[in-house]
Amino acid sequence: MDALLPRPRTVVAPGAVHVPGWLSTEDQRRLVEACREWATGPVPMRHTRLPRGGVMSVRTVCLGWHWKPYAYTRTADDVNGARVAPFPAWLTEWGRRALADAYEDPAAGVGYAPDTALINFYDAAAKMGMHQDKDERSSAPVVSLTVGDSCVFRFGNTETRTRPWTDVELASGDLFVFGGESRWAYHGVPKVHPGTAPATLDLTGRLNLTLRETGLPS
Ligand SMILES: O=C(O)CCC(=O)C(=O)O
Ligand SMILES: [Fe+2]
Repeated sequence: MDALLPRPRTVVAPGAVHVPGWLSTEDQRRLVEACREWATGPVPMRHTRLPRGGVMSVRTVCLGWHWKPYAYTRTADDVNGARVAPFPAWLTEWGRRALADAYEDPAAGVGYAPDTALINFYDAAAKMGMHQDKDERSSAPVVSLTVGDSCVFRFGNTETRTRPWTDVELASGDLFVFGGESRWAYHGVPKVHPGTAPATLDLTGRLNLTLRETGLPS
């Protein structure tokens, strides 16, 4: 839903920026359509199995590189062994534009070369515990895009998974970037707000994409 007053761009921590309503309605629709395709294969979206036997409550599919705890590979050896779908050039462009806009610096996106995207689908009950994105060897920023239901995104600190943290409401179309001093900060999603997706998206649940540079040899 469009807010009566535009929600402002907010610097949550050094290098961590929330840009509400960054994606147009058309771009949100395009992203949902693309995610529907990617969810079907070559590697189907699934609940990631954790080494200790649990499964994540979100469902995930990856582009470029496949992530499973706690490494990137080209093939999804814990799913069907297939090579993941390629990382599309248009998402690289979105990533570069995202950095320029988040950091209000046209140079900030120059040379950004994300080579993996993790696409997480949250149903009404899904959450993500506090963690660092630390399987990448590159310290380039993570670009996070949300479409569908809004959620509470908890952005913490680089030292511990506990407080201090800031709870940010991420709504459909919002951009969140964490780089620089915040690149290795703990973060998580304690709650999704079911039924809050814009009706025009025809989406039940929340999709989040994180674009990252793995730093791995291509
Ligand atoms: O869903 C989100 O907003 C965050 C996802 C996330 O932290 C991750 O995929 O590592
Ligand atoms: Fe993460």
